[in-house]
Amino acid sequence: MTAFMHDSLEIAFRKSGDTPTERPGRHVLAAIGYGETPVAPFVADHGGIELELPMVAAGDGFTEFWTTNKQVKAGRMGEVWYAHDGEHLLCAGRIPPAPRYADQTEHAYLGVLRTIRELGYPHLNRIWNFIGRINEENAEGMETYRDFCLGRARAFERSGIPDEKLCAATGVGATKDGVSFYSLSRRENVHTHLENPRQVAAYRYPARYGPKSPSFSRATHVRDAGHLYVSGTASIIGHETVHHGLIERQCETALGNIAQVIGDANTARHGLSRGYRLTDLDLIKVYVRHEEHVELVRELCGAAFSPDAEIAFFTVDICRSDLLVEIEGIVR
Ligand SMILES: C=C(O[C@@H]1C=C(C(=O)O)C=C[C@H]1O)C(=O)O
Repeated sequence: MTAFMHDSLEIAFRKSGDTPTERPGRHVLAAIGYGETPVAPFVADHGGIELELPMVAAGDGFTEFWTTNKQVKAGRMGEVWYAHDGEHLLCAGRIPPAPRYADQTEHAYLGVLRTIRELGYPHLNRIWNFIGRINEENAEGMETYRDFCLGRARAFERSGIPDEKLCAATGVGATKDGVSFYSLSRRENVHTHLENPRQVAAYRYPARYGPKSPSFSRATHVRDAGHLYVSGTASIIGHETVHHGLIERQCETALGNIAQVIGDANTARHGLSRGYRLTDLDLIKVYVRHEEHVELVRELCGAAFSPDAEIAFFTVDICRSDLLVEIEGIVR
């Protein structure tokens, strides 16, 4: 099934092995595979970029196709690969396995921030990060996720990007060592970044979660297109993980957090003209720590979201070792 977006960008979920349908006037911006082995981004024959993330998708594997109705230009700037269409820019990169990640992450993010500036798409809309051994310690005994957050925060600080301008993001585990990432940014500043009143802003989490807080907002709204990109959302209230060890309760809390972020009261508070419900969400990704929880989470998500929504499930670690499930999606 193809998911139509209201502007020229279209994101579609497919099974692995499917190729993008050749439709007149559509150009591939990116094909992002979630598969066995990481493949660093490259410019593919279709003219857009391709990459493969080391992720285990439940079912028949998973590829995300981004297409546009405009001509695409793709290339590489330093270690960042990109594809753009005059309106949107996708950047992607990979940090190879390393004993520690802060410096490489800072370098990689500075590369993305330079690329979006120089190509003229400076307004970040959404970022996805896939971090191998996310809950394990690096060579200095710091958890890899915290190590990653440190480098990312430094890059935003050095680029003068204030916390309030941070966009929606996902930061989850991966099945292989190293870090893969991709981002979407736009030419126009049409974004509103949303926080959740039930949660402390991630960039204000207290120091006990790491030397630098995670650099993201809970959701990013794109004004003209009317899209709302919801960050990876888990069972966190305030800044604390709640319902330790209880998958059903954690899943319900994550769903409740999303409902709160996209709902009428919160969108009105952020100046948006309308609010949304869980059944408005599509292109949903659900990250489940333990495979044996996937069926239950599938049932809970099936009941919460629209029967027409695309939902992909992955078995993967999550940024805090006490989190069992995390959910993201797009309202469009
Ligand atoms: C689940 C949380 O954070 C996760 C980590 C993120 C990151 O570091 O970019 C973004 C969203 C989630 O994937 C949270 O802190 O609520």
